[in-house]
Amino acid sequence: MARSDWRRLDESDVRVRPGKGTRPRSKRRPIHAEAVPAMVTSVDRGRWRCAVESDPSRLVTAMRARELGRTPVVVGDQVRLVGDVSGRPDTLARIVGVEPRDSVLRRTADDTDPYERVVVANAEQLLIVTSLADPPPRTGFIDRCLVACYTGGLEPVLCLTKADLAEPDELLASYADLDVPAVVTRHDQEPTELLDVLHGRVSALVGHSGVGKSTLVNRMVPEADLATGEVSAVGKGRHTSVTAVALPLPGGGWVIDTPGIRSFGLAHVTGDDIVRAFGEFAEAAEECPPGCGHLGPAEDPDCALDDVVAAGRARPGRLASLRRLLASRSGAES
Ligand SMILES: Nc1nc2c(ncn2[C@@H]2O[C@H](COP(=O)(O)OP(=O)(O)OP(=O)(O)O)[C@@H](O)[C@H]2O)c(=O)[nH]1
Ligand SMILES: [Zn+2]
Repeated sequence: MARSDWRRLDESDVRVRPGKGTRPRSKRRPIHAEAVPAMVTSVDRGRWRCAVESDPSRLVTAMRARELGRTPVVVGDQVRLVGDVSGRPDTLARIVGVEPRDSVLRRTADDTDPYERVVVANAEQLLIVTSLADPPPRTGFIDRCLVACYTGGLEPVLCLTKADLAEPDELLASYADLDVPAVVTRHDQEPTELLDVLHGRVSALVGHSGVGKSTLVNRMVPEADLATGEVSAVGKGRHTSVTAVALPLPGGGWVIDTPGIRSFGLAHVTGDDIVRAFGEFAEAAEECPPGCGHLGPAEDPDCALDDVVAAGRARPGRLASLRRLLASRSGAES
């Protein structure tokens, strides 16, 4: 998907401020020739933990430079740092720039904050962790995660846990038409296949409570508890809820755990955004009547997507799956 497709979904975060009639803002920014690149690994109370050159052994704490204004800086962001980047205790670097994002995941709005803010930037894939039993899988949740992937620029991967309790076949079958890769895990076996999928990549992880996400993370990142503890030490005072934290995989790559985030915000997502992720239907959707929700009869009887299937240019299962995703967007959180 082209970057511009999901970029315009970003308007709740990026406030474009009208100029004050002077020169463009960018011209007045200091030039930081000496700035070093870094990846944000956690955020807590106005302090950002960053891995210099994405090297997990070079962690520094940084503050945001005044010149950044309100530009949001979230976990996974690639930033430019100046100042003391030694990472020694009590030192503080400054974030002077944020690179354009390759992907975004936003959390749902809640009682404390009406905006669907970006919580993870630049993750290449989203690992959707679902248990096969105890608790039983929730396909509505999986579908909403898939929509978040297709519209945020991430590749989805299904991670089905607790395979010692139930067979994965039925669940796998309901996603076969979406061609979503899946890995199956159980706690009495090494997660070798999963480690292969995550190796060298930046992957966000999402899952409901009790599905075994912590079990997996602790197994793959031996120092996971330690790293999370470090985050709270950065804050001033009491331990605060950490929204996302990037943990380095011993063999290379990062997993970005999202504790406290059970689903991702889709209020900005339109039906057309989702259809665009389905190449074989994208063109036909242009022929649909204005305002078509693409759900087909009875809601959208003149939807042109049915013609694609009728002409044999798409599998019926693809359209059924696409329509399930379109419907899930407006469905209740599950
Ligand atoms: N049978 C079985 N139980 C598992 C498996 N993986 C985890 N569990 C159990 O499931 C329960 C929940 O596991 P956690 O790893 O704490 O789940 P979580 O998704 O991190 O949940 P929160 O910590 O609440 O966010 C624990 O009692 C685990 O021992 C598995 O593969 N098979
Ligand atoms: Zn349509």
